[in-house]
Amino acid sequence: MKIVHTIKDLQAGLSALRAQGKKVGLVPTMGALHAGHASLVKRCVAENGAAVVSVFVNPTQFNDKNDLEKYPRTLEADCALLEACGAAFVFAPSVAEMYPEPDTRQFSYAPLDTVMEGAFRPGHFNGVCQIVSKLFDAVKPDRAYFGEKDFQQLAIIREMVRQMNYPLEIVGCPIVREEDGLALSSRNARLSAGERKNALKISQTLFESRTFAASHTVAETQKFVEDAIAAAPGLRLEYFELVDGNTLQRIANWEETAYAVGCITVFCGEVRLIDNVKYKE
Ligand SMILES: Nc1ncnc2c1ncn2[C@@H]1O[C@H](COP(=O)(O)OP(=O)(O)OP(=O)(O)O)[C@@H](O)[C@H]1O
Ligand SMILES: CC(C)(CO)[C@@H](O)C(=O)[O-]
Ligand code: BAL
Repeated sequence: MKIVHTIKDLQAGLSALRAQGKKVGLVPTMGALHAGHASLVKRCVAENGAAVVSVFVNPTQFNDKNDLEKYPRTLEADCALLEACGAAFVFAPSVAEMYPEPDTRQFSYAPLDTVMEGAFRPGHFNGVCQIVSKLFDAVKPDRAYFGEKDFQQLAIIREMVRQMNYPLEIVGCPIVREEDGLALSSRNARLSAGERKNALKISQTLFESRTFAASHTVAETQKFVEDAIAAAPGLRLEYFELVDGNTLQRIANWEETAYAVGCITVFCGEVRLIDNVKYKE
């Protein structure tokens, strides 16, 4: 496995691989890697001749300075995990390497990017599209891997690829959870032991709401989740939305879609956690 910090070094290494006829897969990450990332990387290694994993805490997608500053950075441990997963390249650029000048490009995929995370983190998806498009341009991957934990991000990246005609396949990967159900997230590292216990109520509520939904309306299911999180110690609901999994627009009843997803964002202390479940697929 090679660790490279510049686009030039990365492209030199990739040319050598492509000369051997290998396909290249890309897994974009912000580091502080866990088993969720490992599942994406292992799949990428298995489905392509070589896997590039980018590790870059992208400043343009953070609307909250405190969140950016506190974001965990663990490159050495990340490289050990990536080596064990069989990655060919770790691409860990500096901010100056990715943004030699301010990126003034505007990406807008309304209405996909104006709801949920887009509404609560203004500019977030513009920043995500800026960095992901730069990574696609630098790596020119055959396939790129994204987790369904960031459900809205996956939908927006699929739309960006469609509109910009990137010649690559986007592969969405299922959410990896702790044994007790909590969705793995780099931000979990910031939870105290007490907060970690409180956070469990998020996935528990989502799973219970799936059973509840089988015999209740969309509005009742919405209320079920809102009430459960409101009653849970140490949690503050930012939003819970029951949406069509393709359009990300709210649904009013179960019959109107064959693909219903519930997306949630909850503050557990200061830490903002996201999760989602599918009700119909
Ligand atoms: N539990 C998980 N299961 C599957 N994929 C995941 C999981 N957690 C993160 N990913 C995916 O890994 C990629 C990189 O995510 P990222 O580096 O932001 O990690 P993260 O754990 O989502 O961190 P955080 O949400 O705290 O920023 C994204 O495509 C994301 O969806
Ligand atoms: C896709 C991504 C690596 C872009 O910085 C980030 O948004 C993430 O980790 O999900
Ligand atoms: N996992 C999405 C990256 C972010 O929260 O900024």
